[in-house]
Amino acid sequence: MSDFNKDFLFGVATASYQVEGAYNEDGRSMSIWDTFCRQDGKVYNGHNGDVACDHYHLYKDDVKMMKDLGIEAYRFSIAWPRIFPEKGHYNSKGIDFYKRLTDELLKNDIKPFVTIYHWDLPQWADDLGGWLNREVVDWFGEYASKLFNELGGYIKNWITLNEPWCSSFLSYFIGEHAPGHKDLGEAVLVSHNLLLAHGKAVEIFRHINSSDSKIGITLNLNEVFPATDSPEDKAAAQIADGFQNRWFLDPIFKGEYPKDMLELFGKYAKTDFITDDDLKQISQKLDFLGVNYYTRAVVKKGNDGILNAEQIDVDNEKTEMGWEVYPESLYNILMRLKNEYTFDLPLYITENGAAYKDVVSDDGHVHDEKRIEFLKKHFKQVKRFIDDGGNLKGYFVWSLMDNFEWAHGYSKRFGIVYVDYETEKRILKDSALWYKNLISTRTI
Ligand SMILES: CO[C@H](O)c1c[n+]2c([nH]1)[C@H](O)[C@@H](O)[C@H](O)[C@H]2CO
Repeated sequence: MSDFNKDFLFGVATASYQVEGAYNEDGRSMSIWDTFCRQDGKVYNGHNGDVACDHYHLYKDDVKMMKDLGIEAYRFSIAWPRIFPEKGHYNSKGIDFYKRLTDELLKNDIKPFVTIYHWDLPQWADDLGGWLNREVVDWFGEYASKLFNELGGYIKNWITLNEPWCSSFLSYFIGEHAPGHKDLGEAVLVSHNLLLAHGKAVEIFRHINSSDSKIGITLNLNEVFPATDSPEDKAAAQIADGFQNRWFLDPIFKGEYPKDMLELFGKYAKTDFITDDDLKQISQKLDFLGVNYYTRAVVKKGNDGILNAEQIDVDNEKTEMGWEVYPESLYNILMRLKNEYTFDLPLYITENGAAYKDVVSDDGHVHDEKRIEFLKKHFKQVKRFIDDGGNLKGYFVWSLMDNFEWAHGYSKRFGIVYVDYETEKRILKDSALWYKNLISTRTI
């Protein structure tokens, strides 16, 4: 008796800006990440996605590699600047790449899962205000509509946004990601426009796509623990949970923003742009929820004057990103979703993985035991959730291959496949062979 039934999907995930390269090929225009990478000090060693893993040209080899590993689904994102390189100007050459990629996947019995937006906003949109300009909702609708019409016959699983928390708070408040603003008021407005755009795409999808097609969103969620039982730390954990999780889960699944966060944000940011009609658009029924999980958070009372919740360093095993390895929180998050938000709605782990100091040994292999252990522990938690009645339909390991890790450039390796960026040679890490075995036995 296997642990994962025949319908469970074992997948891998990537994103356009992180793997494609070909940044100015076949009509693609600049994205905010092309711009951000060219600004001094924003990205490690000035790295950028101009070439990346050259997936744009090497996709056939990459699909064959997935096939050989027994991969059943591939989550990738579409680069908006390939499809609409200028406002209102559709570029059919851009779509053609995704038709080629999707055709190759389907020929190899690999299910495509497409993320419509994984952070590479066209620069023309940002020049017009980007996610700060509510018109972006219509631009996103035009983009999504074109994808559904051109690819909807082949692609049956759609994710509107990858991690709106990152596209808003990490990019407009914390400032670590493009476009690198540091304004809470902007971040709150951006988070709302992102969710409106999500709802717009769902609305359009329901009018265009056949019933065998599914649409959802991917959220990065973590479990927040107070550093101590003190009332101050518990209050900090509540705010951190609201900032990271409930600000997105509540409007999407409950049709309202969390009151505590509205009140807190309201002290520093305008929130009067939120209307009841907006919340209706945001909270339309979904076919699934994608969950990206990497680590938990332990917070104490902070003094930043806004959230006053400061993450502490926990003395426990960590990955190369400094993220604590804490698989139990994956189970806890999934159970919370099931009990409070999604109930029987299908869930996917759309990202889980780890960066480690991977090196090619003298034997030509990459012996990434730590990554195998990381994945094993997290798959066990997912199995636990399924055994407890959870409706988990699949798991996408982040990532298929080493790739451009945003502000960390190419300094962090998340792949189960090693990439030699000098030669673009791919080397299966031991974790890829471990995954191949897991897929074939379906037993953790
Ligand atoms: C706290 O981690 C976030 O949930 C997160 C981690 N990750 C992500 N989101 C993004 O979706 C990927 O593009 C990153 O490459 C990947 C690895 O950093």
